[in-house]
Amino acid sequence: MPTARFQIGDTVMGRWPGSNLYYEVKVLSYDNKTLLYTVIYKDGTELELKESDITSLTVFKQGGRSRSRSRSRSPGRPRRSRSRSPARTPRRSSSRTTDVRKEKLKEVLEVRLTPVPLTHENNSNSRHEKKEENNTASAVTEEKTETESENQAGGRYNLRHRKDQGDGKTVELEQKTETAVLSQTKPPTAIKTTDLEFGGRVGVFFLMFLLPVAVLALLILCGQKDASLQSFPLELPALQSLWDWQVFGIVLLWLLFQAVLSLLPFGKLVEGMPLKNGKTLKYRINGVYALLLTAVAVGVAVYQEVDLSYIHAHFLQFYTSALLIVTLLSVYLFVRSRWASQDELAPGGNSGYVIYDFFMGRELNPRIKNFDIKFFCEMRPGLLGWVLINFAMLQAEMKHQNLENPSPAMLLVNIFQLLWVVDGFWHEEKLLTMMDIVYDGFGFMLTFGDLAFVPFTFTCQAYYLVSHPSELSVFWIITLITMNGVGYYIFRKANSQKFVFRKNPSDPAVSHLKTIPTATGKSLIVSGLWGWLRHPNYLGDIFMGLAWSLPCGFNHLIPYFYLIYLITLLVHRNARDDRQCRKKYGSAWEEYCKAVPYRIFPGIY
Ligand SMILES: NC(=O)C1=CN([C@@H]2O[C@H](COP(=O)(O)OP(=O)(O)OC[C@H]3O[C@@H](n4cnc5c(N)ncnc54)[C@H](OP(=O)(O)O)[C@@H]3O)[C@@H](O)[C@H]2O)C=CC1
Ligand SMILES: CC(C)=CCC[C@@H](C)[C@H]1CC=C2C3=C(CC[C@@]21C)[C@@]1(C)CC[C@H](O)C(C)(C)[C@@H]1CC3
Repeated sequence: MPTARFQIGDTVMGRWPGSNLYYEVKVLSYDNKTLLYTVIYKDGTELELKESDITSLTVFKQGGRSRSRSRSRSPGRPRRSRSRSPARTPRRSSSRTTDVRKEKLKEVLEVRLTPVPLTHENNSNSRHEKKEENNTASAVTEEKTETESENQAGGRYNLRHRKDQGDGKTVELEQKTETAVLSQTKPPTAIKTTDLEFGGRVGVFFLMFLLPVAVLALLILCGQKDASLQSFPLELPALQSLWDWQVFGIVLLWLLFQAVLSLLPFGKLVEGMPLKNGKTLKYRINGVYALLLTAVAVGVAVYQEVDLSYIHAHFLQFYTSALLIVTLLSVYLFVRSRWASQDELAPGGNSGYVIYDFFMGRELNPRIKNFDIKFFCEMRPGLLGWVLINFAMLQAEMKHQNLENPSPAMLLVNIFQLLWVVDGFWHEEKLLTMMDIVYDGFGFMLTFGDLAFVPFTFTCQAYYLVSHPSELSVFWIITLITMNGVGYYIFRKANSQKFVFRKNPSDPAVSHLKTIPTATGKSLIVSGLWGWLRHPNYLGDIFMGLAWSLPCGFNHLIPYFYLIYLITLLVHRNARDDRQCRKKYGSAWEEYCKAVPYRIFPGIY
C-alpha cells in the first residue's frame, strides 16, 4: 500500500502543469488509487498533482539561497525582467528599494500565485525564462463544469476553480485577486529593448519623415477641389505660405489653455497602474470639465463673432505650427530622459539607438511636478482640438457654400465624432490601464500622434466636406446613424465589460461570463462579445470609422483615410497585443485563441 510523502494541510511547492514553475500550494487530499495529490493554489485553483511534481518548501528555500549566492551579473548583462508576471515572488535583493517594494506588495502577493522557477532555469537565457514563466495550463470554466487537461508530460491534471463550488468565501478571494491584478499589475522592467518594432532604426527613421509629409500631402489634397490622388499638385506650396506666427501663437495659447484646465482641482484624483518601483502616480480626472469649459469658451468666442472659419483658411499653417511644437517637445522629452532613473524608462524605448528611442520614447511617464505630459497630450489638446476644428469646418462650410444650416453630411460627421470624444472623456480613467499609458514611452511617435495626427487627420472628413458637398438621402442618413450606433454599442460594451471584469470579476454585470483562468491570477473572458472575437472593441471602432467616412460619398479616397489608418493601426495593435498576451498568459492564451479563433473580423483568423 503506497504511503503519501506529504500530509494533508502541508504547504509545499507544486509544479504548474506543462511548465517548470513551482507555486506554493496546500495539500488537500491524497488518492491512494490514482496516487495523485489534490492541492490548492493561492488563487483558489485546485489541481491533482503527481508526487514527482511536488517538492517540499525547504528544498526550494535552500535552492533559492544557493542561487542568489551564485548569481553574479556581468556589467553588460541586462537585468532580468521580474515584473512581467504579476505573480512573481520578489526575491532577496541587496537594494533597499526592492525591500520597500516587497513590503508594499506583500498584501497583494498574498492572494497571488507565487511561482518559483526550477533551479536549472538559471542556466537558460532570459528570453527562455520569460517563455517558461508564462507557460501555464488552463481550462475553460463554466458554472459547475470541469475540463480535464493532459499536461505535456502526460500526467493527469484536474483543474477546478473554487468559484465552481459555490463557496462565497472563495468568490471573495477571486474578487480580491482580480482587483489586485487591476490595481497592482506592474509594467515590464525597463531592460534593454531588443525586439525593435516598425522595422527597427531604419524603419523609424523613414517613418519620422514620412508621417509628417504624408499628413501634409493629405491636407493639401483634401483642401483641393479635385481631391483625387492623380491631381496632387506637382509644385509644392511655397514655404512662407506654410508658416504664420499668429497661427503659431494661437496653437501655443490653445495648449496653455488646455494645460491650465487639466490642472484645475476639479474631478477625482485616481491612482494609475503601479510602476516598477511599486509606486503609483496620481492623475486628475477632469476631462469632462475641460470639455465643458472649452465648449463655454468657444460659445463665448462665437457669440463675440470670432470667425472660426479662420482655422479652415489657415489649416496648413496650423498643422506646421503643431509640427514644430511636436518636434521641440520630442527633443525636450528625449533630453530629459537622460536624467530619468531605470525605473522610469519605458520597456519599448530603451534600445540604446538614439533614433529609435527618440521615436518610441524613452521615458514612460514624463512629468513636471504633478503635470503628466503624456496623459495630458493623449487626451486633451488633440481630442478637444479635433472637435473644435470639426466645428470650425462646419462654419466654413456654411460660409463657403452659402448655406443657412450645415449640410446633413457635415452634421453627421460632427455629431458622430463628438459622441466618440465625449465618450473618451466620460471614460477617461480607463485610459490609465491602456498600453499607451502603461507600456509605451512618450517620444516622437505619440507626441506626433496626439498633437498633429489626431487633430489634423481625424478632421479630414469635415475638412473635405467644406469644398466637396455631399447629398444624403433620408435612407442613407438612417443607415449611417444605425451603423454608428451599432459600432458604438459594440465598442462601448466590449470596453466596459473588460474594464468591469478586470476590476471585479464577481460584479453582477460580468459574473455570468465564462472565463479561462491563467496562472497570473487573472482570467480571460471567453463568452459574450469577447467569446465572439478577440477584439470586439476594435470591430466596433471600425464600424464607427466607416460611418464617419461614408457621409463624404464615393468620389474620392481621401475621406476614407481615417478608416484606412484605423484598420492598419488596429491590425498592428492586435499583433502587438497578441505577442504580449502570449508572453503573459502562455498556454492559457493559446487556449483562448483556440476557443475564439477570430481576431477583429468575424470569419477572418
Ligand atoms: N481610434 C483610434 O485611433 C484608436 C482607438 N483605440 C480603441 O481603444 C480601445 C482600447 O484598445 P486597446 O487598449 O488597444 O486594446 P484592448 O482594449 O483590446 O485591450 C487588450 C488587452 O485586454 C486584455 N484582454 C484581452 N482579451 C481579453 C479577454 N478575453 N478577457 C479579458 N481581458 C482581455 C489584455 O490585457 P490584460 O489581460 O493585461 O488586462 C489585453 O492586453 C479599443 O476600443 C480601440 O478600438 C485604440 C487605438 C487607437
Ligand atoms: C500615425 C501615428 C503616429 C499614430 C499614433 C497613434 C495615436 C494617434 C493613437 C494611438 C492610440 C490612441 C488612442 C486614442 C487617441 C489616438 C491614439 C493616441 C484615444 C485616447 C482616443 C480616445 C478614446 O476614447 C480612447 C481612450 C479609446 C483612445 C485610446 C487610444
